[in-house]
Amino acid sequence: MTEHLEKEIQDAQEAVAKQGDTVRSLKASLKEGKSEKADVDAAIQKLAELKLVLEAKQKEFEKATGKVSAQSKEALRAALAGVLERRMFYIPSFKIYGSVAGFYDYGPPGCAIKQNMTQTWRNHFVLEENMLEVECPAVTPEIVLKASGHVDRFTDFMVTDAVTGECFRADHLLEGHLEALLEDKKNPPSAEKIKEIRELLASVGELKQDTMAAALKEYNVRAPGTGNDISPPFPFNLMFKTSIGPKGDLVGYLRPETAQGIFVNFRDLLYYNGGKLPFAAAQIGNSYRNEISPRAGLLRVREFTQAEIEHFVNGADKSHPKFASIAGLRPLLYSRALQMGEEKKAQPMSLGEAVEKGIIANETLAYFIGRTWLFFIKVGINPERMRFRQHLQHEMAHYATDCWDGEVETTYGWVECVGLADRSAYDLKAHTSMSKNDLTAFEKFPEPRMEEVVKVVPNNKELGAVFKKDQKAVKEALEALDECGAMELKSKLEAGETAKVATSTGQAFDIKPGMVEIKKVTEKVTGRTYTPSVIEPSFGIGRIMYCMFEHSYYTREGDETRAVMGFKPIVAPTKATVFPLVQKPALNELATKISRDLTSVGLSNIIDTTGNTIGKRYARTDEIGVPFAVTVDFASVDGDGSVTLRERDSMAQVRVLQSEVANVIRNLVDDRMTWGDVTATYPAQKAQADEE
Ligand SMILES: Nc1ncnc2c1ncn2[C@@H]1O[C@H](COP(=O)(O)OP(=O)(O)OP(=O)(O)O)[C@@H](O)[C@H]1O
Repeated sequence: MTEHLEKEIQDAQEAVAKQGDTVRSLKASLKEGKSEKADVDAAIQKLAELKLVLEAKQKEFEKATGKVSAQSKEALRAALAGVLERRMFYIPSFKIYGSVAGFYDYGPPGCAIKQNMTQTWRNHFVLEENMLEVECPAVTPEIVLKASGHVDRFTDFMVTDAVTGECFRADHLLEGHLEALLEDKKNPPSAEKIKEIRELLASVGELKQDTMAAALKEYNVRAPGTGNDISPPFPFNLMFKTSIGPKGDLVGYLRPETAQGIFVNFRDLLYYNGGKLPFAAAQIGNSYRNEISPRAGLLRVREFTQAEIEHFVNGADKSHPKFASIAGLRPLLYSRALQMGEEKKAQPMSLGEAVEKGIIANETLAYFIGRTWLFFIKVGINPERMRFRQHLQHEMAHYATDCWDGEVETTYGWVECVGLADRSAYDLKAHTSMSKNDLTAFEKFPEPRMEEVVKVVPNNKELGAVFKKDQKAVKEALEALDECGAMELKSKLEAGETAKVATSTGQAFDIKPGMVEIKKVTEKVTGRTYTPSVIEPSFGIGRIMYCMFEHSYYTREGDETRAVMGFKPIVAPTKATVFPLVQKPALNELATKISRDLTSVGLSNIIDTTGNTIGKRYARTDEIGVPFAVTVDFASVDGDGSVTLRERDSMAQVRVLQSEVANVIRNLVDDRMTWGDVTATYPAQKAQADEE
């Protein structure tokens, strides 16, 4: 239905581009004296009219579809980038040396927001769930990342421009190319081709080196910008390698995720927790990925802050004691069936129903989806522009049970900001096997049971005679065998074969028949040993911040130049500004006192005595998203001692006693009070004459 509009937008764009060329060439010939100024002016006027037509069409499109057109997206992004850079939310690092892609510095408001965001995360998750927080080094020895699989498999396919050598991520290039083909209005692909492209698009992330090479070739994908040939794809490991110590013989990497620090501490954390499961550990810290083509500001960078949770649970029981508290929530669930077209329309569904119907694998995973949704809303993400997308079967690692990405809609499309995965017992098993340390837990049965168990009884005399000083290590290795390992050994020995057994230091010994007896006996057991499963929510703080910036940005009605960052008070970098209405010592003094009161209740604030008009001062603080402003006037000093308190988004103002104002703002920031409560309690104040 909106196709004709899209076509009209495309035509209007072409007309604008053509007229732009005309203006440029007329200006050039004017310089050479070959055209008249009046012709240039007329062409500029025509260009302005064509731009208005384009804008009107875009608005019509947005109204009809509820979507922001590509051009408006670019305009919004550019306007927002202007505010973010001008107000130093974040800027490219090492700017005076020309910057390095993928690194950003946070300036004062950026730092404050990041701090508020991570503190809110800590309160929402760590505090609420009594999680065990840890802080581990970023420099990680190779063996840890070998065990986790990162050394061998943390790769992306890369291609290079055959002429310039510029590097690109092969999957991104292919995706971009295929999407452009689907959107090509001039040469629309056939229905059959569309189907083929869609299928390929759905599996881009899973292509192997040869199938990726074939797809790039088949679709004649070329280097962006230059149109040059590209190299065949080759794997590129995203980890930054380094060496540890002066001799440089211990290989290390900057961690690509914070999670491994938690896994390697599992045994101590379990002990700290009194041996009880389930429990969750959390870590906030920087991770490093040498991304092939960093882009889109904070969305894909090479150093970023992650906040990760590892919730350890008995794989046989993934229920959650607090599930009922989120079961009624209805975040948008973009299930596998919906993505595969098996279901046509999203059925609004509560998380409780989703677990009941088996759409979400278990209560614990759903619990974290619900809590994550509440966190995103708390920090200012528009819930209508957020969804949880289930991984397709082929996107998941073989060991994973179920994975959902929390995605936020931005001008860059849907952006993954958090990954929630049920990773089964994979990670702890991998570290158990590499470190030869026991990373298991013990489940005590409510009542002892009679069970058939496998008993490993080493023959001490025989072991002593053969292994001498190693006897103890071999005995321990035999006794540490799990049921599977013991039965495997038994069948080899019974067949008269020699079998190898490894000790905790990795030394292997040959075990021969007669050295050990392995038997099944029925005995009273009080519990069992198992490797816990892990459910992992993994958040990228920078990505959430950027999405929150987009969702918070707006301009004042009727004035496109007046930008406002509508931050939620909890994340706002500065909670209040204090203005004396005019420059008078008595007013300045009171403003300073109020500023001190605000500081004493832990509220960041700015006192502005620049003497600018109130309107100008509000405009400046709107741009950094200050939610509340306190204005001190003569009545504050000589009259009833009240001050004006103004709320940023509604611009409504009330009179509050100066002795109360700090606590009122504290309550507003902590969500103990709404602005509605304030307007119902305190008398309204008319806006200052020169305000807007
Ligand atoms: N290069 C990056 N820049 C910024 N944030 C990132 C980056 N890579 C990952 N993150 C953040 O860390 C979170 C967890 O990391 P995870 O390994 O699941 O990401 P990923 O699936 O590899 O991301 P992507 O597919 O976008 O590269 C992501 O949801 C995201 O918020």
